[in-house]
Amino acid sequence: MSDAVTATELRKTYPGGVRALDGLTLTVHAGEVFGLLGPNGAGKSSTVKILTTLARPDSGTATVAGHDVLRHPDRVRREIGVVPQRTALDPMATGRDNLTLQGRLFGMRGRALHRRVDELLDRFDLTTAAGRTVRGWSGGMQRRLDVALALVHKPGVLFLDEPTTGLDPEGRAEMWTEIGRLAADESMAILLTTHYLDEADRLAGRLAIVDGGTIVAEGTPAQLKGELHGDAVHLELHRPPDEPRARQAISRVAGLRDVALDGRTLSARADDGAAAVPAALAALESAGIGVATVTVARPSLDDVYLRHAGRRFAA
Ligand SMILES: Nc1ncnc2c1ncn2[C@@H]1O[C@H](COP(=O)(O)OP(=O)(O)OP(=O)(O)O)[C@@H](O)[C@H]1O
Repeated sequence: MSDAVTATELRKTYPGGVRALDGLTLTVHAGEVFGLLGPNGAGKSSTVKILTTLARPDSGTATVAGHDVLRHPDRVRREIGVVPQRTALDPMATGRDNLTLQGRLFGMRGRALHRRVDELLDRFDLTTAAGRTVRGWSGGMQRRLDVALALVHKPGVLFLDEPTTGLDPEGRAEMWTEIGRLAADESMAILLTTHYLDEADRLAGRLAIVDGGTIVAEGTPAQLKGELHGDAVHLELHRPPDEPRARQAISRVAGLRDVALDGRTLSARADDGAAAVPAALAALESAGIGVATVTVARPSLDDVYLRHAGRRFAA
């Protein structure tokens, strides 16, 4: 498989000393959806800005579609489609005009452009709304048009920066279907950033968890979850406990490991979660720590994040 995107040791510190990227390295292969998952401020957008030639790293290198982003930004721009975090549509123009203008920016003209615009309107189920100004469209329709715009010139690499943020559940579901279809139908490389665990789990063939400007874990969702053996046990306490006291109590319970405390939530792993719960409840109760709810579940990406970042995923 050829590499559609490579980033090597990217570092970037913004004025004021905020270190957004701290040696981030990743590779996206042609034909795959690669998810960059992390909470707000992790460095996802900074990565996308560098890869799409909108920002320069302080150090490190990156290539997109075989072109160096620093040396040949113009070549990179011709090969990529970008769906930015905030919509780039002209709200006063119709859907069709937005698409046509975008095509012209890429040098497309005449019947070929017309055909491509019709094809995209049809594909994203926007044909009936195409003649109306975008201002009156639903959030989900506008987001679909954002994706259509990014595809007008048939790019080989697509960047989707938090494509479903702000959408209602129905809009998210539609967008997920579209992204899944894009990846399956076209042999396009898609780099998707998201702070939704379920979105990364559902869409990404491979994903990387970003924390503090670097990648802390990488693999397929199944691989990452599979590394965590046994069950995830989550105990929601009545109030944030005295940490040493809670840890001491729980350390007496056989079969619990990887104990993490985050606010009122005490999480641990167990080969047999259901068997460990009664002893955990008894141990906490005898230490005067009240438990409100208990869940035992197969490992989720949230558990993967907790394992690698040391805290729960708070998006
Ligand atoms: N132009 C800027 N000037 C100063 N600091 C910035 C700038 N852009 C981003 N940052 C900071 O750099 C860090 C990484 O931001 P970035 O936008 O890359 O993260 P993110 O993972 O995309 O988060 P979000 O989901 O909020 O976009 C954050 O602490 C952010 O506040």
